[in-house]
Amino acid sequence: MKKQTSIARFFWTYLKAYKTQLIIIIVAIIASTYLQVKTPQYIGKSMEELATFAGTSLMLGADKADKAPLIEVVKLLLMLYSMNWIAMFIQNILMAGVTGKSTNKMRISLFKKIERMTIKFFDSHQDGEILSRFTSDLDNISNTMNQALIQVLTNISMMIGVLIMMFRENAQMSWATLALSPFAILVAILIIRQARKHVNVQQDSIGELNAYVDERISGQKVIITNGLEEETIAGFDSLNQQVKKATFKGQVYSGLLFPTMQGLALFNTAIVIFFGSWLVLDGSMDRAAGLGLIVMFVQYSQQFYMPLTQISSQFSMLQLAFTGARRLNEIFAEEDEVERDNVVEIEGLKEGIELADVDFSYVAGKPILKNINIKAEKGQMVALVGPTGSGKTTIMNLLNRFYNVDGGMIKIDGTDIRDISLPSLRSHIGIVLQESVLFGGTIAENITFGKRDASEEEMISAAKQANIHDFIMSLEDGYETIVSDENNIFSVGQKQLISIARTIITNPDLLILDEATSNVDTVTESRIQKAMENIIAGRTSFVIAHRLKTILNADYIVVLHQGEVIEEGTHEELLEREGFYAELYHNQFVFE
Ligand SMILES: Nc1ncnc2c1ncn2[C@@H]1O[C@H](COP(=O)(O)OP(=O)(O)OP(=O)(O)O)[C@@H](O)[C@H]1O
Repeated sequence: MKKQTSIARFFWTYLKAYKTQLIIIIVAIIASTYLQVKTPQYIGKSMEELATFAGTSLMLGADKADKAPLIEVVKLLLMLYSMNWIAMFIQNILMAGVTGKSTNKMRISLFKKIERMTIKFFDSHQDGEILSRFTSDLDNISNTMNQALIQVLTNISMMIGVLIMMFRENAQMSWATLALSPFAILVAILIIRQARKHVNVQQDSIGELNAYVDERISGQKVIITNGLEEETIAGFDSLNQQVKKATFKGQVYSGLLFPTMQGLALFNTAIVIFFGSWLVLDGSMDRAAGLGLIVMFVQYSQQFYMPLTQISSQFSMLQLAFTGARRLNEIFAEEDEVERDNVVEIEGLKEGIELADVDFSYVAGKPILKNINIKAEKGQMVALVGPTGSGKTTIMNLLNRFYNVDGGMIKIDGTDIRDISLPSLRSHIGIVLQESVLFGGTIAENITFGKRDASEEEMISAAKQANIHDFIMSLEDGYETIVSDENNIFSVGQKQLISIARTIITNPDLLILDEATSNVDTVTESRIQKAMENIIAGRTSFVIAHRLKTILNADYIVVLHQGEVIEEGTHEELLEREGFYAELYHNQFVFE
């Protein structure tokens, strides 16, 4: 029940701005139902007038017979048709507008929500899975609103209209017509429940399938080089089977509704005939009048069950939209980045940054960092080294508040970073990740990403400090060269140099650098090294060091092992200790 209310609330959130349009749509639906119910009467009347006219024509001749009543009724009929057309036109045009605008709002809110989400959310959801909420879920909602909603409302209004007409004619026969409706509703609810279960599974499986396809497309090179094409297809097949099964079951249950309701409608017609005949035979009704009543109620019975049957047939579409709403709601229910009350803004880094007794785990009960104490004075460079999985990147994640510490605290100039506003904190931190990301657009746009109002001189100076200016100038379009998936002309090293330029231009007080380790030739490596020296100079920095040269430049080295600091000091001090670091160093290891 809670789910249903939250789905209703979801739709109301996006539809309430269009109350006026919705009221006009409902009025137009009621009007067109009334007109449709009324039309048969006028058709009958026109037949009657036609017969009268034909009769008098034969007797008096066509010139003398009075055409006026026939023309009058035909005119009325035409008017009814035109009014019905106008009412339907209004419904459809307004509904198209409401659907377009409200789903557009949903799309915008969804994207805004995703932009506010924590890194934890992205770490725990696959890209394709998130993307399918934008594609299939939003499409389902939009299609249903456009195609099924008016029909469902028309059918409901039709049922109400038929009910009123039936009870005005004869209450006893009306109850007989409704005899099976509680049962029909119960059966419908049972089938709908099953269908909903499978449609939910279907949409979730489609999300999983999208995630799989997305992941495999980005990893296509690894798949080809390892000859994993067949295995990848097999993986796809198994997920696709899951989608197929759930879709089939969902369709079977949704499809079951229509024939079941139709069967019940026919059965109910038999009840009406039986009950009417009983009234006549019982003598409580005149035979001729009784016969007329039976014929009338057989029609009413069909008119009453027809909309019920049609609503059922539109049900699978409605179900997809409800499931879409549920899946969008899941995203909206996710936690945003949480800020403490009374957070402060900082001007910059004045004294230094300190990790004091920091504990952290991604998953409760599995500690990743244990009692970490690291201090970087303003202007110092701290290098983090240690084997893979030792917690280096996790420390970077905490410094930037991608995650919050579980125990202890991280302080900037003595202030807990949780008491500093996130935009303020992050505006003073520059980060260069190991895997550099370039966005679609020009190189210039990529470099000025963090400072849109940067001048051309600032941009070129940043590119020069990052050692990438000459390469950019060697390209035909220079800084205007388009970066895109199709125009993937940059090497890993070049991408990292562009990201370094992007960070330099923001002139951050605190730098977080993750050195690129692989796929870099020695020339690019020394260019990256030089660029890193340029960016580090005069700044406070945390560097995940993979190269010996970087370590030599560090003011302070922290050696991590299984989430703990096992050694710390300068390069010379650590060598003298002849411990873990010295061993790594002597082995000339590239730490990863
Ligand atoms: N999002 C996450 N959820 C759960 N566990 C995670 C997550 N990210 C990392 N871990 C785990 O935390 C531990 C530390 O990972 P981290 O990335 O900090 O190591 P690292 O020292 O940077 O390694 P590398 O040098 O390979 O990048 C690892 O055991 C890893 O499996």
